[in-house]
Amino acid sequence: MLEIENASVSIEGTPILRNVELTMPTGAMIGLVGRNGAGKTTTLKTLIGLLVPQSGKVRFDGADITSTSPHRRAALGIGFMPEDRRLVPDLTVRENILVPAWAMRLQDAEKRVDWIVDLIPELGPLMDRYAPQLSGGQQKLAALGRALMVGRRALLLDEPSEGVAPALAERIGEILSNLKTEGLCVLISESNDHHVADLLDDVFSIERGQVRRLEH
Ligand SMILES: Nc1ncnc2c1ncn2[C@@H]1O[C@H](COP(=O)(O)OP(=O)(O)OP(=O)(O)O)[C@@H](O)[C@H]1O
Repeated sequence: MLEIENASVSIEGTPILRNVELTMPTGAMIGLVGRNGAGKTTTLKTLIGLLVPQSGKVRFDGADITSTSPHRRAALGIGFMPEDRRLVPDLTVRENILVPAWAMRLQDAEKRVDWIVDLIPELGPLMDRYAPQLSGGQQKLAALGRALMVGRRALLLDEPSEGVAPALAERIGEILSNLKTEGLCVLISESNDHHVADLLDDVFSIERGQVRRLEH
């Protein structure tokens, strides 16, 4: 279980998140829905340790990880897919997926790559292509694959369906639904919950840095 407890986050002195309470139970898919600028990315960055709250806590399976570095959180199995994909252009898809494994010296990286390709078969024929040779949608799938290299216990996806064709958004939903049996905590941010509504166990809305749980 990954949780934010009464956290407030400022960026360069400007308050962005206010008293945020968010719980991602193990095995559940949670939505975080809000407009552009509402604070979704800030919330995800707080969960992965790129931002540290001025007050409140982040907990993972009960342990206080508020001051734990992003690298250490990745080692705990918390994976992140940024909205803008951020693939390394000089590397192939396989290498992009392996980058976090190299950084973390994961022993089972090749086995995990096989598991990722089983889950996302579209990546199979793309593995030796360089990132700029892929369409935007293919890059999203590769970024999802890379997040899964790290995200063995928790997966945070920042607007995975943003800017992709409806068919691919549907396919991403299908891939995520196949993850349901893996016992991960998953958080999906969206500007509306249209694409993933059927998958979600719980939905939180975010508006001007304030999070509230919606009836679902
Ligand atoms: N580095 C920064 N410096 C100052 N303000 C920032 C910074 N990063 C984000 N903000 C502000 O924080 C607020 C929340 O931004 P955030 O990126 O979390 O929103 P979002 O819900 O993810 O929206 P989007 O989809 O547009 O990224 C916005 O008002 C934004 O302008």
